Amino acid sequence: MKVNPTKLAALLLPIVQPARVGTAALEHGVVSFSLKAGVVEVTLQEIESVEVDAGRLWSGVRIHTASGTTVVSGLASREAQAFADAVEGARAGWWRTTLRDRGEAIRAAHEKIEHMADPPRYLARSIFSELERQITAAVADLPARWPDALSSMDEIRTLSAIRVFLRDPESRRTQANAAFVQAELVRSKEFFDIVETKPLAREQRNAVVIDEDRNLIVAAAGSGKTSVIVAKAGWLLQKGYRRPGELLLLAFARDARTEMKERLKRRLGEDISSGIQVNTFHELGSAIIGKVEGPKPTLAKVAEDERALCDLLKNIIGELLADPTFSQVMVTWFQSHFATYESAMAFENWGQYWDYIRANEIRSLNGERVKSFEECEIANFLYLNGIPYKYEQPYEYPTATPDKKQYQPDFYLPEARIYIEHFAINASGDTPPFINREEYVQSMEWKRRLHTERGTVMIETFSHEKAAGNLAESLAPKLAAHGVKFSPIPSSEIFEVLEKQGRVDPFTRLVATFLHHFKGAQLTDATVSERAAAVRDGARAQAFLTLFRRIFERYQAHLADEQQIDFHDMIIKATEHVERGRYQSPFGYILVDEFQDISRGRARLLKALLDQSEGSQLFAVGDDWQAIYRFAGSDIAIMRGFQEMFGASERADLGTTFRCSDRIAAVATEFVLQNPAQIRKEVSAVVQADRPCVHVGLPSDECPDLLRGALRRVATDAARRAGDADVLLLGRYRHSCPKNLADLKQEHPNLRISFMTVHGSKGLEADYVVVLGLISGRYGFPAERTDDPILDLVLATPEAHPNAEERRLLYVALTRAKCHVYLLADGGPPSQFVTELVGNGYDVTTFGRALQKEVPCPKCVKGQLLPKLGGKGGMFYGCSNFPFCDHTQPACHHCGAGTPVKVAEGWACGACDEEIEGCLQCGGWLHPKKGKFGPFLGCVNFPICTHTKNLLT
Ligand SMILES: Nc1ncnc2c1ncn2[C@@H]1O[C@H](COP(=O)(O)OP(=O)(O)OP(=O)(O)O)[C@@H](O)[C@H]1O
Repeated sequence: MKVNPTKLAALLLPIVQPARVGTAALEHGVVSFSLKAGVVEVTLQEIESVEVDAGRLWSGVRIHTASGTTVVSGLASREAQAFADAVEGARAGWWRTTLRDRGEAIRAAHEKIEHMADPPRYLARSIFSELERQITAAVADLPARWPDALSSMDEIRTLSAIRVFLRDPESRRTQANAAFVQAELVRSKEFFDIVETKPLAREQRNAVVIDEDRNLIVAAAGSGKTSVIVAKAGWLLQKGYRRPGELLLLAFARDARTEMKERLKRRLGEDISSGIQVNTFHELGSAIIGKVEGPKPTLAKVAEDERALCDLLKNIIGELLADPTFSQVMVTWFQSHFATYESAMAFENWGQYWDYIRANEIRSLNGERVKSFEECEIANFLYLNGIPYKYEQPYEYPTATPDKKQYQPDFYLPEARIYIEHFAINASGDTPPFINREEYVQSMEWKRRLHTERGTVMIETFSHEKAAGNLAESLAPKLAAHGVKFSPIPSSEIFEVLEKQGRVDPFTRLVATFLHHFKGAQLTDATVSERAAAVRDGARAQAFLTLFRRIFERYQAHLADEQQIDFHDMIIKATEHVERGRYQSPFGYILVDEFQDISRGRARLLKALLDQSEGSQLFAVGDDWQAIYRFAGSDIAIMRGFQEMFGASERADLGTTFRCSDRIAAVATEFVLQNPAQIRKEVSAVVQADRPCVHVGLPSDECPDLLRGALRRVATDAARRAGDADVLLLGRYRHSCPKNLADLKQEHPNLRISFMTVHGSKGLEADYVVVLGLISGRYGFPAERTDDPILDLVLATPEAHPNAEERRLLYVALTRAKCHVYLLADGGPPSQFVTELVGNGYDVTTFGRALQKEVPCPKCVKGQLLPKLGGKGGMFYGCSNFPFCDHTQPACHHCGAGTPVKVAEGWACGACDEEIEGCLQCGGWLHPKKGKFGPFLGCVNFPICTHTKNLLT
């Protein structure tokens, strides 16, 4: 059919609507418009609707398609209607034919959607995307709208339902999976009731039946993770989703693997469980290599024996020292890079500065404990150049006065009779912020005057020389100018000399640890070099890498010569075989326990296996609150960023603890969540307690032996319950084990007391837990001992939260207990964890001395005042930074026990609360003293402040 504009329209339209003049024709299922600009064709398939545009003079027809509207206007209205009807009729015909041809596919697609109301299995993303693809294909190319006249056709109703589904398939998937989970929990009820010794809890069942391609189970301590893994494996087999040979269960340690194997055997039966592969990551690696390369690789002795590894590395270092380039860098390392250099200018107070010195154990090659990094470098320079010296020896002429002790220059070179003074002065002549510049400059002047007057030689060195990187270099000519003879230790003797000074072993251990992490994380030289360029003490990092590269090269060559591999190679080589397709993975489902412990290298192997076979699934169970193995290469960021590495996942939480009482769980949860980076989850407990279950023991006169005190409490509580009980004594270190453990066991025959480290207690439980040594200090809890910052080049990115891993370690300790936990601040000043737990409103009780609020040391600021017993039995307070900080002050004169603390109105005793008079001159406080003329009040800051108050007036 063809339509033309009326004569009048043909005349007027070119003027008023120049684009719309023309004719329209419907022929062979195509509408063609002949417009002024040319011919436009629209197929029936493209048309979404046809509309008559009725006007007073003439009418038009609009044809809508997805890409726009085409109009023919200026038609007589009857003609317009007839043309529209013809197009619509032809369109209906096209739809009928199309629906008839594709009816089966559309019906099948619709059935798939209907099945989602009660899906036979969990619609994981991979299954669902295939379904979605098939459904989309069934209705592909159909126009968005069909003729209204066909709306009541069954096929159109089906199509309409498909279209609704395709608008938001993900929400249908969610609904479908919710329906599946509900139904499956009912269908598999009996299985879940008996698969473990105790019927699985609701959330454990949920975690099993949610069956996404990638599943992350975020579990609380004591929530029955192993039960869930056993049940998951059993369920997959029982449902027929997988055959035993398709399942791979991975654990990190051999004992965890053995336990898992035994549990599977007990619960699923020997026949089934023997077909399931249960491995540590290393066993898996070794099996993959064996399969690809033939015989299983030989494991090097050094892989299993850390001592043997260190001996090998030590030999390598010894050999390399014959090379002058290597030995030169080695000498520089021990002379200038023994610790990470921080300028004293960077610290705000003495306390911070001493923390740094203490943490880095700054000790010269000659063995003296020196007061600064820069002094240490000078000492080492002298030592390595064979120049005898004495550190801080009293000056040869007496200088002591009633106010000042004898002058002790930094260094004295007895052969040349020269003194060296190192001055903490930067290029602008400033001192570190915590040193009074004026007084310091005066003391410099005094020293210069003294040496001139006495005719002794003083060589000066300065902090700004270190800042410019030439402290040692600039010292050499100064010494030479005074005739000092240099006898550098020959490179052939360097090793022996360093060994004699006990320097080789710590360095070898550092190299061994670095090597483990370097290989474990599968890092490249380029990556660590890049990191080294970005760290604070870049020169030190570069020097280390120069040494490490050479040592590593020889280590690898040694393994190759011996045709052996180490544990890291097992993972590295296996990953390569999988990635290159040399190994075909039979595993369709991989289940990993303790996923928080995964390292970069292991994660890469896991990912390679998953990527290899389509439809393979991962079930990772972990608790990031219990991630305590960064030092062994674990990277908590992998669990936290699970989806980035493994793809979209479903998360299920196991938040109910069957072990700890609710009051232990609440304290532990609140404590660990102080770190905002931990994954949030709700934790509840099956066991409800009616009183606090976490107790903090603080040393006191009434209870000097906190451990005995805690065990007495445990025994009393245990007697009220079953009578006997397991008691786990947990220490931060192996050396925390009580010396009198045997006596304690004898004293409490009903208690099964054992000691282990917190790390060793992971995965275990006991009725009572006693955590020992919650004190501050280098070997405290949290440990103040830090790893060498060089390891940051190879370890997982450090966490922002202070003491993040130590906090999790205490969380692990707390959550080992079923009934009560005792946290003991025995053997030193209570640690910051203790102060936090006691002072921040946690649900804990205390026994022993009341914890006085921390009082900062007025001298070094960073230390805190600690009560000490004086020679005559009285109390006084000293700084926790002693021997670095020598500040002491008397105890409160009212109670003789507390120390004054600042309160709004002035000063009051922190123990007895009695008011204490303040010093009007310096803001300190006054303490009774006895003078020639009787008692008086003197400022506690004497001799800095000389303010006194006469008591007689
Ligand atoms: N469904 C259950 N009903 C009752 N008790 C259970 C259930 N599941 C596990 N348990 C018990 O909970 C305790 C903790 O289980 P398990 O040691 O497997 O926990 P976990 O998650 O591995 O803990 P952690 O990570 O702290 O070591 C065990 O005593 C176990 O028997």
